[in-house]
Amino acid sequence: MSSCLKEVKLPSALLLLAITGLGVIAGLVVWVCLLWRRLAALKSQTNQLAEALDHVHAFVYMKDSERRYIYANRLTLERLGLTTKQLYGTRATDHFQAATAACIDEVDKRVLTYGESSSDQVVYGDDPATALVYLEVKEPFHDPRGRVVGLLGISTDMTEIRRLERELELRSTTDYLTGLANRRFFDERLTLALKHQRRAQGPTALLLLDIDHFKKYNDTYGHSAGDAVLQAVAAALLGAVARTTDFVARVGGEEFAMLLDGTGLQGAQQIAEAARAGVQRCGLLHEKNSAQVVTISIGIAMATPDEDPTHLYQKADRALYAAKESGRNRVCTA
Ligand SMILES: Nc1nc2c(ncn2[C@@H]2O[C@H](COP(=O)(O)OP(=O)(O)OP(=O)(O)O)[C@@H](O)[C@H]2O)c(=O)[nH]1
Repeated sequence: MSSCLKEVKLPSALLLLAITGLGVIAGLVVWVCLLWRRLAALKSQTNQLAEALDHVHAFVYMKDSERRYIYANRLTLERLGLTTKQLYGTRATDHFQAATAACIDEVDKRVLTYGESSSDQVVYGDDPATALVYLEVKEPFHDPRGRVVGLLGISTDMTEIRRLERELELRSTTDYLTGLANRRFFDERLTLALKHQRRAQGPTALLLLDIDHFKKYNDTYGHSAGDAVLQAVAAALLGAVARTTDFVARVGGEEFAMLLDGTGLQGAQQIAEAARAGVQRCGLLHEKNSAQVVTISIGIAMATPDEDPTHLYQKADRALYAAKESGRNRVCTA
């Protein structure tokens, strides 16, 4: 009876074992399948991300904690002229000039050591004409325990934008014909100089200079010849000032101004006379002017303490008017 029972129990135990084994195997297969699907999904996401980053018009790269490249998008690889295989595992020093690499390394070390984000405008090269300007944003990334294990960098080439900004700034402050400062820029400088004068208590002189009978000149010799006179007068005025703080501008059609910061009345009169004589010496023929050559009239005004720019300008303008009224080609002081 008992042996009969044993005979029955053994196969059922084996069966149970077999079923359990099959269950485990089936479970494992399902688990592997799920894992496989998740890995495939992850891989596809990674590929999509890499594909997207390849279309970004910026240099995107990742480095490990030893500052070795572990990823670079297509633009970065193209700029460096390398394949992923050639780039990965290398450092900035392997690809950039010493000064540039030092600059890159300095920021990378800061990000990796202190876990700080950085956003810097970096200029590569000493010559402003050929230097490259980048906006470089670098972010540290961490492992699950919060340790910095690398950085993600995005560098955008700002060279052209900065060049356009400089050009725009130059255009907004410069007179296109003479290359001197324009009225807007001059007014800014005048306001600043008067503020500075209040603090420093030094003298400030304003000179207004106007070409004599310029309308007649244009009518006689033509507008282009008139333009050339404006350029010649601008050069003569620049020749009359010596200090780097002296500021010359074209503030109207045929009207110029000089701001002489830190110059007293006597010095201002000397410079005004040098400017007047300098223009006359150019010898630009002007048959309708009594001197027979192009000349200028000049009005000088000295700033009083707490002088207002508009008031100072009006004083210099009145002095200029007096110079015109008293015969032109002369200097009058307010
Ligand atoms: N060629 C040229 N002429 C200009 C320019 N801007 C202004 N002018 C001329 O400058 C002349 C100024 O004439 P007015 O203000 O009557 O002065 P003026 O003839 O010099 O007479 P006074 O100042 O009294 O000696 C005008 O004929 C303007 O057309 C410019 O950019 N180029």
